[in-house]
Amino acid sequence: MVMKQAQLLNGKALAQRLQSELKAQIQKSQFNRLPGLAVLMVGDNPASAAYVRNKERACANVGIASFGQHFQVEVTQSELEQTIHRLNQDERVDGILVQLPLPEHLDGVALLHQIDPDKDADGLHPTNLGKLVRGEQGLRSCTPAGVMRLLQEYQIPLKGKQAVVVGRSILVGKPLALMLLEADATVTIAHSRSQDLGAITRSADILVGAVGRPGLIAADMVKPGAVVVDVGINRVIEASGSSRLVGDVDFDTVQNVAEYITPVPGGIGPMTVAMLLQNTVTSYLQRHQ
Ligand SMILES: Nc1nc(=O)c2c([nH]1)NC[C@@H]1CN(c3ccc(C(=O)N[C@@H](CCC(=O)O)C(=O)O)cc3)C=[N+]21
Repeated sequence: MVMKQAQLLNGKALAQRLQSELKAQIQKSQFNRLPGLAVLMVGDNPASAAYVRNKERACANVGIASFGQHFQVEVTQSELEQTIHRLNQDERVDGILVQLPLPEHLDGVALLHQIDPDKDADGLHPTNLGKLVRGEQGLRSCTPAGVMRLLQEYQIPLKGKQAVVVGRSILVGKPLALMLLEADATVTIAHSRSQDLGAITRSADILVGAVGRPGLIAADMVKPGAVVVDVGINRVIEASGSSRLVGDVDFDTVQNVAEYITPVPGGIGPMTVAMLLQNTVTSYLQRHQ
């Protein structure tokens, strides 16, 4: 039997286009300064360092100034809070992001509370999450916003459809479920404790894997014709010793069942970065109104 392969939802291509649009938008804005983004990173987690480099490179490409700071792992909570307060006041800074995860001794939630909600490029401040719950305008979390933007680009119908989000994190699962609900999908949030996960995921017209476990979503958990979005970013070590990036979806088998599928890499990762830049530019434009 010849199986039809799913069509790729190409996040990398869309992210590149969005970045050129942002670049053009910044060039024609003609304010007396560029937009500015401050990424705060603590310690030397190699994955985080790579993400931060990606973000700063993307900023440079579109014309956003970087005010990032890299702290030693020994930095104190109060040093970080002071830095955030200073960036809140800094007229050149439109967006502030604290790269997660943080070392054990730091309280990330307390730090998020200190960020000016109008500069919350990550959309993780309680004010912005609260606005999302209420359906009010506000800065939206980057990864879930990237998922929604990619689905929109491929004109995936959401209204009245069954959407299942596997994962309930504050970074992805919860806000994404709210955004899908806002788009009139019928939303189920499943997670690591859900009983008979396969029965739940097989009901999904739109299935999102956002747990961070390689291969969690296997082909027998997917309804034929479903749209499968893979938010997982897992680095796995091959038998050869080299490392490879994989998502939560068993891509090779699921692509024979799904109608659409996002690849890893090249799917939601680049969309996350594009939404971060977009939030920064939105905040920049609002600051000049
Ligand atoms: N406050 C905060 N905000 C975040 O948005 C945030 C965070 N902390 N901590 C870590 C996660 C992870 N994350 C990614 C962003 C881009 C790629 C990305 O660009 N990935 C590329 C390639 C990456 C590679 O090859 O290493 C891709 O999937 O094609 C991946 C992961 C943002 N995160």
